[in-house]
Amino acid sequence: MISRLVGNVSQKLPNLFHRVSLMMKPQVVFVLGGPGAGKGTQCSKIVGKYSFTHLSAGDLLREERAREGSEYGGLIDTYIKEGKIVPVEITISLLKKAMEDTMKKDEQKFRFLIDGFPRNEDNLQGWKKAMDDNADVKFVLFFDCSNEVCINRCLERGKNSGRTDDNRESLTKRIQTYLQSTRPVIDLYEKQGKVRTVDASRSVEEVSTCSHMLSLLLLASRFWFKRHVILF
Ligand SMILES: Cc1cn([C@H]2C[C@H](O)[C@@H](COP(=O)(O)OP(=O)(O)OP(=O)(O)O)O2)c(=O)[nH]c1=O
Ligand SMILES: Nc1nc2c(ncn2[C@@H]2O[C@H](COP(=O)(O)OP(=O)(O)O)[C@@H](O)[C@H]2O)c(=O)[nH]1
Ligand SMILES: [Mg+2]
Repeated sequence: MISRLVGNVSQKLPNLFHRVSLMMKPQVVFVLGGPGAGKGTQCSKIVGKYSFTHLSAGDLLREERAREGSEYGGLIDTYIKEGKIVPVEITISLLKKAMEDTMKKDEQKFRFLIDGFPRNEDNLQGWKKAMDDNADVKFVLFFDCSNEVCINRCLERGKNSGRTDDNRESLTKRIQTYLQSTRPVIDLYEKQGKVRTVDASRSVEEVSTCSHMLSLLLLASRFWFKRHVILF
């Protein structure tokens, strides 16, 4: 209806409206927690139950690293092996494109779980600058468990994951990066009352059936409605 209206008007006033288009406004949940806290595992389960699309910033970076002809592949590789945070412009452009592609294919897919992002203050500022007008961050789902649990899970995952950073040396750095850089981001959202904490130290089944988490997501999938942004 709105797009038909804008379409009609833009036909009549081509000079004024020739660059107007409508885009769905993504509704976003940031999913945060230490390495191995279970973000990826639990997001996959949530997607099976509720109308969310799961975007893992880490997976998008790894795909870009593997993409033939990628101008950022080498840089991403170095950062990931070092357990460091990739420059935010790269991560945001991948996230933005993934959201746009998803919504282009299906208008109803405007709810996103963004897993593992924002990782630090720089990520947060980058998001605010590029995305604040284009997406609504509804809350942060925080998977909380001890560093020891995180390390043990990643070492176990490393036996089959083939990931270059699931080894003790990279993990020590990743935990440090998490504590120094990501925890402050979670604290910032906490001050805004936007953090929903889940005890992630339990079994996969127990975490995925946690009623607190399920009721939040159920409400989100029923009561977050489509919104549009008008792009000029
Ligand atoms: C999500 C994200 C990851 N990275 C890099 C650093 C991470 O060590 C690496 C893998 O990310 P993830 O795939 O998110 O790793 P993970 O799911 O095991 O969780 P974590 O570190 O919490 O391990 O990619 C960035 O540089 N920027 C980002 O926004
Ligand atoms: N006990 C337990 N293990 C989990 C849970 N979620 C994931 N795992 C295991 O921990 C490892 C890391 O999980 P993953 O989802 O990749 O964590 P991420 O790094 O936060 O994305 C995997 O090998 C999972 O099998 C959970 O809720 N409880
Ligand atoms: Mg993950």
